[in-house]
Amino acid sequence: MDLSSKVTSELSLDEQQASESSTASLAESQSILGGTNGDVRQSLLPPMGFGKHKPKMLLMGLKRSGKSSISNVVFHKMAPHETLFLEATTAIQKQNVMKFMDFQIWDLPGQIDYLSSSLDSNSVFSDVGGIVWVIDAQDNYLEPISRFTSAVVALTELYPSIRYSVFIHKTDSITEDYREDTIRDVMQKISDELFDEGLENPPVSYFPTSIYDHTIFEAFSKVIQGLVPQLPTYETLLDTVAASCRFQKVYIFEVTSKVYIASDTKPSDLSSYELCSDFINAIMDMYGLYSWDRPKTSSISPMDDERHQDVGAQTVEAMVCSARGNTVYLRELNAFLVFIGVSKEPNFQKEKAMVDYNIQMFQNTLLRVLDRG
Ligand SMILES: Nc1nc2c(ncn2[C@@H]2O[C@H](COP(=O)(O)OP(=O)(O)OP(=O)(O)O)[C@@H](O)[C@H]2O)c(=O)[nH]1
Repeated sequence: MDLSSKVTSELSLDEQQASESSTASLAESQSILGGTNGDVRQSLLPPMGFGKHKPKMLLMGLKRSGKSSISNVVFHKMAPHETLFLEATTAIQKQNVMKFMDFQIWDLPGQIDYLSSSLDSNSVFSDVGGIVWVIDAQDNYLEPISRFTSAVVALTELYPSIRYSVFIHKTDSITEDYREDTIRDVMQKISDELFDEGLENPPVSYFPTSIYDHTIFEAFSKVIQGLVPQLPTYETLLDTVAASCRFQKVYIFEVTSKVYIASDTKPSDLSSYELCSDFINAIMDMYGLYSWDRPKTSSISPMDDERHQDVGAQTVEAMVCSARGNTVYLRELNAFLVFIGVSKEPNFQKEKAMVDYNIQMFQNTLLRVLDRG
């Protein structure tokens, strides 16, 4: 029996999918911290193992397009308005940004042409899983588009496995009417130029983004998911758990960055994302007040079911129920990842024991998948 079918047989609630999007705010909610309160970052559970997979991602684009701002806001909790004071990047900034896997982001200075023959481009582009190309949508975007398409043409031949994500950035500065047209225009121009160069189906995805709202986190989540080799397995597991526990939307979040590495396969729902990321922020803020030093028993093996159950009793668990009947349920998975789900079920609390059991099964299975790398 494979792991996903095992989890299916162990999960026991009936399938029911709520369709409305969640609108609860934390201000109107009542928080219930259950389980053992502790530091999400000091879990007893082992960090995620990604085997030999060590992805690297490049942040590219013209100068002042917003690359360093994105990396600072998403991965270093910088407030968006503080990016106004960032100085120009003059050398490649290499950052190990997410601890849940061996993953690096390189922020490339906008003024250097890394494809020029005078540079050793192999040292930059070898081992690259994905390139995020940032285009300032409030500026004249013809030159950035042509720089991007030239790069794709040059790199496709040498590094055919690289995926490209175009961030049509600073959309907050464009009026709403004009925004859709701009996004469509950028996409059209890029695909026309690539088509003219003989690339009919280039591996390019597009994301309208701004550091002043959640779009940048949503976009980065999707980009990073492209680097997670076991994504289809996680999605299958999350679909099963969402149906069985009557969650409207479920995610696996990386707690330090508000990026989710997998979700169920229902369409993206920005309001659920906002609710979950705000809840994680609140839990992380409470860490200083409620955490305790958990004994270090690093010998715990994800393969050992009985001990796992033991550890499960000591993991961080939190639930918040709003006056409007929305519930957000959070459960620590390992040192850097949490499961989080949004439910609109009025009877969710009554079924919590069953949900706890199901999530425990999900956690056990997930850790086994991670352990296989
Ligand atoms: N309105 C708006 N401004 C942004 C956004 N992202 C970045 N900026 C601004 O854009 C300017 C340039 O940002 P940087 O992050 O320094 O740009 P960069 O691409 O790293 O530039 P180089 O280091 O020269 O390559 C800053 O003033 C940021 O505040 C955004 O989403 N919206």
